[in-house]
Amino acid sequence: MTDKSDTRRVSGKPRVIVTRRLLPDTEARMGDLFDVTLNEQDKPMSRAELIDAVRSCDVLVPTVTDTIDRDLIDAAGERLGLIANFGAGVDHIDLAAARQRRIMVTNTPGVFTEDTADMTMALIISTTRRFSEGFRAVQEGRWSGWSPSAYLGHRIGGKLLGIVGMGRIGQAVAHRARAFGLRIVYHNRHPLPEAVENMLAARFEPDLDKLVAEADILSLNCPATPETHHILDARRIALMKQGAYLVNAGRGELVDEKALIAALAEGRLGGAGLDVYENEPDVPAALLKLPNVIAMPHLGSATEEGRGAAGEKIIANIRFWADGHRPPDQVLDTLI
Ligand SMILES: NC(=O)C1=CN([C@@H]2O[C@H](COP(=O)(O)OP(=O)(O)OC[C@H]3O[C@@H](n4cnc5c(N)ncnc54)[C@H](O)[C@@H]3O)[C@@H](O)[C@H]2O)C=CC1
Ligand SMILES: O=CC(=O)O
Repeated sequence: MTDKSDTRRVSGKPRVIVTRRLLPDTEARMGDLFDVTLNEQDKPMSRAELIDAVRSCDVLVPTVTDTIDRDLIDAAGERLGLIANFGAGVDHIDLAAARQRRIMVTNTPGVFTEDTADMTMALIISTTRRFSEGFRAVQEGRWSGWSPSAYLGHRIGGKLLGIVGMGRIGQAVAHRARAFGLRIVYHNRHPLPEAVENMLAARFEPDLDKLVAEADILSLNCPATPETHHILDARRIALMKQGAYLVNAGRGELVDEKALIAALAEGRLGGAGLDVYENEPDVPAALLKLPNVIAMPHLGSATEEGRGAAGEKIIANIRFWADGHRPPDQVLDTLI
């Protein structure tokens, strides 16, 4: 039987506060459907503004740039019943605290999968083929013409890609990687059904240390949780093959950034392609100085198509919830 104790019905239009600027179509639809306050400035809300927001709305629509921790949830008023996150990752929300206050949390799974997998693949190719070094040389006027021996990278066809986190995005990465001729090994909480493994030509490796040690390219595509914090720590980085590459489009917290910088600076690793960082938006200067690093500003899901679809998901989740139904994308801390 479904526990409906955290669902509720809102009479009239639910009062919704959105913490960042969304796409114009999404904002217009929200304006029609809800009693909504939008963030016209697109500046992340201050702590005081967030506290005011959770005290006065039925639904908060935050993003990854908002810290929704236990103190903020404890400060929420009685009306707050739904945190409808704009984004797939929910590591910035204290899910257990929300559950204890019977505040439901939803996210936007699936709509960013293809875009983030494209970004992961782009980072794999950019690092192994030294695109950032070549681009910087052209941009800075240091390129002196074609050479048989300059900027040589590595062919990815035939190399072993290790994927950590074989969910929606991990599988979409595997699908692309297969087409590029990469061999695929993955680590996940659970092995995939055999038919899916066969379709992706992917092999499950239950021992993460083994996967880290054998991969030519390591891609992190799992969520940030207490269990995955620094899943790639100094010890595991030391296990990586000499000259191996790291790609991270998951979360910065998955990697011990200091240990990664040291390994790159020593020449132990071949390079790193990063979309996410431990303390966003701060990116360590030492990382940016390294020639074999390509650094993106958390752009994995940044397409009009994906962000538009995420807006639709937010609206659907709010409507289901306000009508007293369980929203389609409820996130349960007990299942993450
Ligand atoms: N760079 C970007 O812009 C974006 C980044 N993301 C990140 O990607 C993450 C994954 O997204 P999806 O694939 O949609 O999620 P998902 O829930 O479909 O897949 C996550 C996978 O990670 C696995 N996993 C969880 N804990 C693990 C552990 N300790 N060891 C190994 N595997 C573990 C799960 O079993 C699951 O298969 C998000 O949580 C978010 O942090 C998501 C969208 C955009
Ligand atoms: O990082 C973005 C997300 O959707 O998660």
